[in-house]
Amino acid sequence: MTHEAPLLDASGVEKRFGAVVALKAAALTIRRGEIVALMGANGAGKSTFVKILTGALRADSGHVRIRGTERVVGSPAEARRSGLVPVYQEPSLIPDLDVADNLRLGGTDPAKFKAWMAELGFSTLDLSAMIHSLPLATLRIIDLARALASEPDVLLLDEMTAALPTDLVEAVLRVVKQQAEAGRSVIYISHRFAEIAQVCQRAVVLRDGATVGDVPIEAGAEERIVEMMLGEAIKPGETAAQRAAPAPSGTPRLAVRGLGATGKLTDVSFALHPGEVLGVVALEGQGQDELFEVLAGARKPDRGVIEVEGSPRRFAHPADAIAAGLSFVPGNRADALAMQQSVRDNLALPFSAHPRAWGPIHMRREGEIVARTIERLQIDTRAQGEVGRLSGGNQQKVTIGRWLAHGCDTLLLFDPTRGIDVRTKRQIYPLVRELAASGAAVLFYSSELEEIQLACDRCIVIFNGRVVDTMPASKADEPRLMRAAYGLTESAA
Ligand SMILES: Nc1ncnc2c1ncn2[C@@H]1O[C@H](COP(=O)(O)OP(=O)(O)OP(=O)(O)O)[C@@H](O)[C@H]1O
Repeated sequence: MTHEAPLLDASGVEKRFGAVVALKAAALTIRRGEIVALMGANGAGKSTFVKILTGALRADSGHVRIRGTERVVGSPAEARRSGLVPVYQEPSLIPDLDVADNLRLGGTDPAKFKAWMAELGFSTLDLSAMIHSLPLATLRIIDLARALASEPDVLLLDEMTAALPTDLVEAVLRVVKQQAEAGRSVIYISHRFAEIAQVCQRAVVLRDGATVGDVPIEAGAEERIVEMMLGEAIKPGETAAQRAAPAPSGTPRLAVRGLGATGKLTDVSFALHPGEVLGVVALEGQGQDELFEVLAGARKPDRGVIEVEGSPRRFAHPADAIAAGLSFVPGNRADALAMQQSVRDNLALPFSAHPRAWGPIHMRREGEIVARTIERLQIDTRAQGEVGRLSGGNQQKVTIGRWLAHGCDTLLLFDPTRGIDVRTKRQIYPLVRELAASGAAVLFYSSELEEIQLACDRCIVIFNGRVVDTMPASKADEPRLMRAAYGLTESAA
């Protein structure tokens, strides 16, 4: 038992944004060597709390004690000097500079940064690479390595793993544990309980801006925490084994044969029929980013064929893919949202792409559908005037809600539930299934393996740019998916 003062002890923290009460009684204590989860539904106030603790925002009131001394953390630099270093939910890197310049701007020691990148499995990262050319997962790892290079006493990770495939999640969890073994502390925000169970000793639970629990992580904790977070228990989701699989026949909506593109995509083939949800599983950098970019018209393939409804198509521009009925939800929500526009305008975007449908009746129908989507996805609209002011999970709901509202022929979903809380995820899977049941074809890349059984009919596994396995979702348990994703399978599609 130690009598040392906690490294960080915050209580009674309040924060308003105009009429929005983001925090009303947030509290959290962390001691040396502890890993503490900070949990809560989308919009509960987790990111706001982290920003206050790390000097990016000022609290309206409350107490923050660092090593026993009351402090006002006035700026990020001050937080850093006190040993509190965050990795925020969105990459904090300047897109038009290269990695080295970003390091220089933040005063990061390149040698320490490189050592952490190597530890996280990125020993060959080119420091002259432009940030905008790197995939989201790599940017998250750069953010983490940069934070680790400053040797923080308390590392605050805000959904660090949400955009990461399984292999990188493992690397992050290993590093988090090492921090605690070295006597440092970590505040770990995630919607993935499996990760929390692996590394955290306890969870602080926020609900509607107030800390409502501080729970040890032990058997049975998950249900208790979910109930505290939501005020209710949630039903388990329906899995592929529990529902009838569609029997695809006739011309596929989308057929891809021998597709390759400069970079990591070498040879991908599959057929996707109306009414079907086809999962895509891959570890980091196996060609999945390139596959979706090619299908969305954002990257040119250098071999292979794409057919839509049986006719070969070439997409020179995203507009060509959209004209062919392919709607893309990118992994990086910043690429999908008009951040300064309202929730309603963002949800209604596909309607305004069809100006012939304008008129009073369509306007009313549009309004009804948008309102229904907000309700079905429980989008927190307290800051609805500007999407950029919503919490991360609520922004993500808008990116997919847009297509769920409007309907579409072929939907390309790239990790659509990133950062979405457990209850909303369980609401999104049936909505994707409904969309398919109404005739849409859905391609669904997920970095969370359990989603394949919850949302898909079949799945393909990509390794080294090729499809190495294909299976019905009912057989896609995690061990089989992992074996295939690491290339340990002989069968090919
Ligand atoms: N700059 C801002 N202006 C107005 N409202 C804001 C602003 N920043 C956050 N909010 C609001 O504060 C509330 C809490 O948001 P916060 O991002 O802290 O939630 P969160 O728990 O991190 O959610 P998520 O799990 O979705 O990331 C939300 O209602 C959000 O819309």
